[in-house]
Amino acid sequence: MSGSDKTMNKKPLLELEHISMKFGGLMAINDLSFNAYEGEITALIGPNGAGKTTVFNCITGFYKPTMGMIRLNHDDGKVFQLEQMPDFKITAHAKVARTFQNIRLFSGLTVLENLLVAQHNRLMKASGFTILGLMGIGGYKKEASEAIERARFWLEKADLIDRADDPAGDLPYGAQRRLEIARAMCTGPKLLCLDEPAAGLNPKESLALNELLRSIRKDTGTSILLIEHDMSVVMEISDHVVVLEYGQKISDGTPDHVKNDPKVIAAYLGVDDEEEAAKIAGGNA
Ligand SMILES: Nc1ncnc2c1ncn2[C@@H]1O[C@H](COP(=O)(O)OP(=O)(O)OP(=O)(O)O)[C@@H](O)[C@H]1O
Repeated sequence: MSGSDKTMNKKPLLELEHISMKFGGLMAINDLSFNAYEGEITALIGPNGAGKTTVFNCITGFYKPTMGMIRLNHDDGKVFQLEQMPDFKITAHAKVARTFQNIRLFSGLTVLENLLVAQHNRLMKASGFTILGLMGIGGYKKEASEAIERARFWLEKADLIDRADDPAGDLPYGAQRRLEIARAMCTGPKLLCLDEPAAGLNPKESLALNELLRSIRKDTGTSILLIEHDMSVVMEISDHVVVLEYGQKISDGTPDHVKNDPKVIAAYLGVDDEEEAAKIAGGNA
């Protein structure tokens, strides 16, 4: 049974249908369709320039795809057509959070402050956007104490509680990566998109990242879409892997299915001949 067969009966949280993205004469994504399922970790992999970040940018509203449809299905029945929504609504209403290839923290703010700033929208809404609201009339106080509790929860999960009062910029690189993920989780996302979270991590930091992502899946049920070049991370934690090459999908299924797919091996090793790749796959199985 292929990985795609196994996922047939699951509920898709995210559905991409026939997405294309053209930059001038360059077709960065070409008629791409895939699903990411509820409560799963889906990895999007492929050689450099395959179109992975462009897919993220289309999902999160930074780019509008030239063609195609991106649908997000919440479990309460709400459906969001992401390709028709501005990016701030994709974050606030569809509840899609993301991290970037380059770390984007407020390095002069403390670790805790970074997590509170992430909850600014929720706090302002609770204040009713009025001075009286900010002074504690209405739901602001309750929301503020919940925001601190949420931040504390994610500091524990990300193993950063001892560094809560330190400037974010003083943290080691791997801890900054975990802080970015904790910050995204403080917004209560349904879908968390992580762009190369393991890039530049040492083996110990990489293990800590795997642990954090597994615990997000287990304890919150948040679905994760992950771009990653580190195959040890991909194969270890993903439920489902989608492989791109030159903007097109060349494989889709479980890590085992994809790992042994001659097309994937050919793409990664630069082998043109699929028969040759199949021989390598045979040795790999
Ligand atoms: N804004 C843009 N304008 C023009 N071309 C772009 C733009 N963004 C991406 N591209 C091109 O689209 C193609 C796909 O790029 P993309 O960054 O999505 O690939 P990737 O798979 O994420 O690569 P990497 O693994 O190196 O990050 C590349 O040829 C890239 O140069």
